[in-house]
Amino acid sequence: MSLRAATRVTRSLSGLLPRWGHGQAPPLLFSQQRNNSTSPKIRVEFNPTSGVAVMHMQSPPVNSLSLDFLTEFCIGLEKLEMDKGCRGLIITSSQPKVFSAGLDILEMYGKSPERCGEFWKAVQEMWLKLYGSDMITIAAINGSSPAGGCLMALTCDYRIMADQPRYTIGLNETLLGIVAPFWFKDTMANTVGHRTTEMALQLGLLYDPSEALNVGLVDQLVPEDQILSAATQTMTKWLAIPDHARQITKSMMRKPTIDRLTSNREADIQNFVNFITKDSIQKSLRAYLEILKKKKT
Ligand SMILES: CCCCC/C=C\C/C=C\C=C\CC(=O)SCCNC(=O)CCNC(=O)[C@H](O)C(C)(C)COP(=O)(O)OP(=O)(O)OC[C@H]1O[C@@H](n2cnc3c(N)ncnc32)[C@H](O)[C@@H]1OP(=O)(O)O
Repeated sequence: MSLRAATRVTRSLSGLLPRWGHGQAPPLLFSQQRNNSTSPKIRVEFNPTSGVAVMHMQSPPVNSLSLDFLTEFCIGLEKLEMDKGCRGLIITSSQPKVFSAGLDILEMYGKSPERCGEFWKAVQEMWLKLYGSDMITIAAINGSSPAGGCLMALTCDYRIMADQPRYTIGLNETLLGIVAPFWFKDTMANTVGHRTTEMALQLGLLYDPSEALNVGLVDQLVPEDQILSAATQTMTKWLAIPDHARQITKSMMRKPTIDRLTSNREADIQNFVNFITKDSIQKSLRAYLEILKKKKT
């Protein structure tokens, strides 16, 4: 059964699920340990001659954005940002078939409000740092990239996707019974326009590469084995533009969107915590996790 079809089953399943109290974790059916490994989740290769860094996301199995992952990602990004020799960043995945599965659902399920708040702050931080980066940022999307994975790609300046029809990309939050926050929505609308975003977000659309190219969600498709060379070629074109002019232009385009979150950060965290700890939302997340597990059997 496809995930999309499986998700439809969530609704009928949810009536069968046991109830549990607000903020109280239901029985743990899922491995909560998967992302606690101490091996680095990000590998950065920096070439001082070209001034370009490649960030490889390597957090098995699907580069989900856990608190640990996001913390490591932001530290890596900050180091590159502070290095005046680094002018460009390519983000890609070392995991087969997946760029990033988006936010780690286990970080949102059965967790205390305090922990959920800490997690959301890290998600905000990742977006603020990447969307506001002075560097040229290119997403080399070599696998599926739903929800938060799509956000991460949208936050870059340019997106190249592997032309593999089984890969999908999109903000599919509504399929999980959750709502894409306003700054996810703003980032997508800034890229593909209001109408496409309105429809995609309501329907939780996941696009295959050609559809994604058609709506402007990605800028270029290439065979998977050429994704890094294509990203490097595009980077060379962008590097030819004087940094200060490009950076001021980027900031002019993105600042109003960034300011909107910056001036509402605490309220946004509170909003997220209130929303995600609701019984009904926890129930949807649980059903979704069960579907992801059952997909294999
Ligand atoms: C009104 C006020 C609004 C305020 C705002 C409030 C709330 C907003 C809240 C949240 C916003 C969230 C955005 C998100 O990013 S939610 C995450 C959405 N992600 C998904 O839906 C992706 C789900 N995964 C997949 O579709 C597939 O896994 C994928 C296509 C990525 C890969 O498929 P593949 O077949 O290769 O791998 P699987 O067998 O499915 O998975 C392997 C393994 O990984 C686990 N897993 C997958 N995705 C996640 C995830 N996102 N988080 C945690 N774990 C994940 C999966 O369960 C398998 O585990 P295991 O069986 O090996 O243990």
